[in-house]
Amino acid sequence: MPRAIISPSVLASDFGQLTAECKRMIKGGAEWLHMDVMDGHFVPNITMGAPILSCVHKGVPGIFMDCHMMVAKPEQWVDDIADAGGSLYCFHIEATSDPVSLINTIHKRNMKAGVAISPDTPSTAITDEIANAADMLLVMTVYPGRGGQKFIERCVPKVAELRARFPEKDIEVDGGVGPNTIGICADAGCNVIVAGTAIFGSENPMEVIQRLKDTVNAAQAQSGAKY
Ligand SMILES: O=C(CO)[C@@H](O)[C@H](O)COP(=O)(O)O
Repeated sequence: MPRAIISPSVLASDFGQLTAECKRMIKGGAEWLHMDVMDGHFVPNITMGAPILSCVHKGVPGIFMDCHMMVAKPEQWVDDIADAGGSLYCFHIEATSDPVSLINTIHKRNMKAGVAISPDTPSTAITDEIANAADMLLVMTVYPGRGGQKFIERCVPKVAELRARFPEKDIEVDGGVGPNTIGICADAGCNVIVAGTAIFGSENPMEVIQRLKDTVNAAQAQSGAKY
């Protein structure tokens, strides 16, 4: 089942607009909110933390918040994000020495666990043990740190490698994804699509959301996908 999910942190300078836009996109066909949490250490940028996530959660009741933790100490924020209403806690494998324990901690707080890899990290960093414990794998198609960057095509084979190893797992792509780049991601086997600029910069965001989902649906139908 493909999921088009929106990345509203590009609107974080206007909180009222952020919540209103999230509601509009969810009504318009997006399934999840992808919340980019950046701490100024793992990446140079700082975005938002648990207090803002909590506000969004209250402002968009029942929403599934996919929290992408671009933080140097992912172990530190599990409780705060769970208390703020996080649904999925996705940490970077580059930031922890014990991913499986972290996944277990996340599960104990009733969140799903995601494992992200940055562009220079090979797909083999996600071992079978890690992938089997996780609920979702995230292949970054830009260097983490900000929206609006150019899609890095050389990351796409990692999606295909992970899909071959884990035919049923949710595999998310994030960074520079839009109508012009979704095709190769879909063919490689992604089923969770994050898009910020492509949606919020469009005059017709709903059409973009639909196009992203249709592209993944078509690729799944063609490949007889199990995901
Ligand atoms: O995590 C990140 C970047 O660090 C992404 O979630 C981007 O924020 C998505 O925005 P676009 O690349 O689609 O503009």
